[in-house]
Amino acid sequence: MAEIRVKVCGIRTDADLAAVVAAKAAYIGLNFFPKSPRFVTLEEARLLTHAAPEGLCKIGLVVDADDATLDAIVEAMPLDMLQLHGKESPDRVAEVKARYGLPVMKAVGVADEGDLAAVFDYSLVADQILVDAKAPKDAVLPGGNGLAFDWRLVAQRRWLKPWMLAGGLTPANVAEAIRLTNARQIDVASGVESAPGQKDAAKIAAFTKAAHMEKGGVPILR
Ligand SMILES: O=C(O)c1ccccc1N[C@@H]1O[C@H](COP(=O)(O)O)[C@@H](O)[C@H]1O
Repeated sequence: MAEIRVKVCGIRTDADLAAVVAAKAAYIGLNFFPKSPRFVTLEEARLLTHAAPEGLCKIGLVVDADDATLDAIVEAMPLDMLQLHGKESPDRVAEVKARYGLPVMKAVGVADEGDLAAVFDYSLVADQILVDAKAPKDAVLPGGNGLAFDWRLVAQRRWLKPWMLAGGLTPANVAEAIRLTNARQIDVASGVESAPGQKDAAKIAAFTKAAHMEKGGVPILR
């Protein structure tokens, strides 16, 4: 069975990048949401994208970004995918895809069964779906809050497009999350940090090792 693909979101420094590469993650997320402790400037992100090895998928995360903001991001650096993590409509997802010619991953917040219809709706237009915990109403961030949702809601689901599981994942719970949901792709931000925005190389290594052990049964040799 194919190996689990891990995305580590909120990469800010060369040390973060080195830790992710050493841990053999498949994706990095560069966070362009100004209110996030994981925010990177265009210049910081540009340097990281150029330092990233070939084959590592570089995702730009935005929240309800307008065209001018997206134009600046896409022109400044080579990204492989855009992650829309706000209230973007299906029409806006299609518009962003057409405007930039990049694959788009749409985040959908899930708290109960009723939220799953949106996963189907967005799977008609997006290239991937990020199934995340729904943020609390008063939250400053629409994601990256370290909150999990009831994984049984998405257990063994199949959708039209590839999907990633996110929300409150940690080195301690990622194996159980994969076993329960059969997710093939996993996303983490705060669960591999020592403080908000501060990635921890040991936690990144422990997280990817736990994820890669699942299903494939054999960890990647370093
Ligand atoms: O991480 C952030 O700060 C963030 C800000 C705004 C939108 C999304 C954000 N993060 C995304 O949310 C998931 C889950 O985060 P966590 O693991 O629960 O902390 C994260 O992987 C990002 O894709």
